[in-house]
Amino acid sequence: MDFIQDPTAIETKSMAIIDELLGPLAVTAEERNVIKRIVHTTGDPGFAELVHLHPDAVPNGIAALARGAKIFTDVHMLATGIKRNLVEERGGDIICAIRDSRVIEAAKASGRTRAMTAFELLAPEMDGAVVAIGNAPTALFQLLDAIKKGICLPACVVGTPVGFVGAAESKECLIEAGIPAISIRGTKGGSTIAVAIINALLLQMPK
Ligand SMILES: C/C1=C2N=C(/C=C3N=C(/C(C)=C4\N[C@@](C)([C@@H]5N=C1[C@](C)(CCC(=O)O)[C@H]5CC(=O)O)[C@@](C)(CC(=O)O)[C@@H]4CCC(=O)O)[C@@](C)(CC(=O)O)[C@@H]\3CCC(=O)O)C(C)(C)[C@@H]/2CCC(=O)O
Repeated sequence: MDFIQDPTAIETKSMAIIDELLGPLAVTAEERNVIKRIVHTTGDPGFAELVHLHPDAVPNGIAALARGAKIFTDVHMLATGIKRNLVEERGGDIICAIRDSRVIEAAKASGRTRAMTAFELLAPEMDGAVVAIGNAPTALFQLLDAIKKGICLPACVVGTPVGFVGAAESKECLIEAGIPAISIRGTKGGSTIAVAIINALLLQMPK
């Protein structure tokens, strides 16, 4: 069979196809690159219509990552997909506490999710950071509560939890909060989309 084998050629061709499928969009060049990577990772140009982009989210996210801000994630699947080399070359780190023994014990004792328990523990460290939630609506609700209480204000929140229990609602609350955030309206989302967004921000850091 005849197929493209060169990884750079595959990505270049993919992005050219996506550009054609998307056509013109009323967004900045940097925001367009974020949307393109979401479409790239899902294979679905329809996501372009579901993306919420607060005007400060992409510039804040790129600037924070460039100065080595930490990235907090709800699940390991998301942490694993992030281009760690780009994070670490700026002095940053990726933190996920869902398997922390303190989190596991506290979640068991309270009967609440590990994801939200981890975010409750980490919230005081999230000021000025980049926070990415790709799975757990409860983690997003917890973060919004911490922001409301003045415990932290992240530089950029990527909130794309997926599913039918609290996902759409938590993302609507994120959008309504008016903070620098990137999200996907409705039940669609997932860790792969959050990864695509974070990697799109990392790839646009100034040299
Ligand atoms: C409600 C939850 C959903 N999880 C989904 C999809 C996936 N979850 C995976 C894995 C491995 C994990 N999910 C947990 C975060 C677990 N998932 C939940 C919770 C029950 C509640 C989250 C919430 O509502 O806020 C959550 C448990 C918790 O205490 O937080 C996980 C911790 C489960 C566990 O191991 O106990 C675990 C994360 C482990 C880790 O990172 O260390 C999947 C990879 C499972 C799979 O597909 O094999 C997958 C990842 C999907 C993604 O894109 O992130 C749903 C479908 C999102 C679901 C919510 C949907 C719904 O019920 O409406």
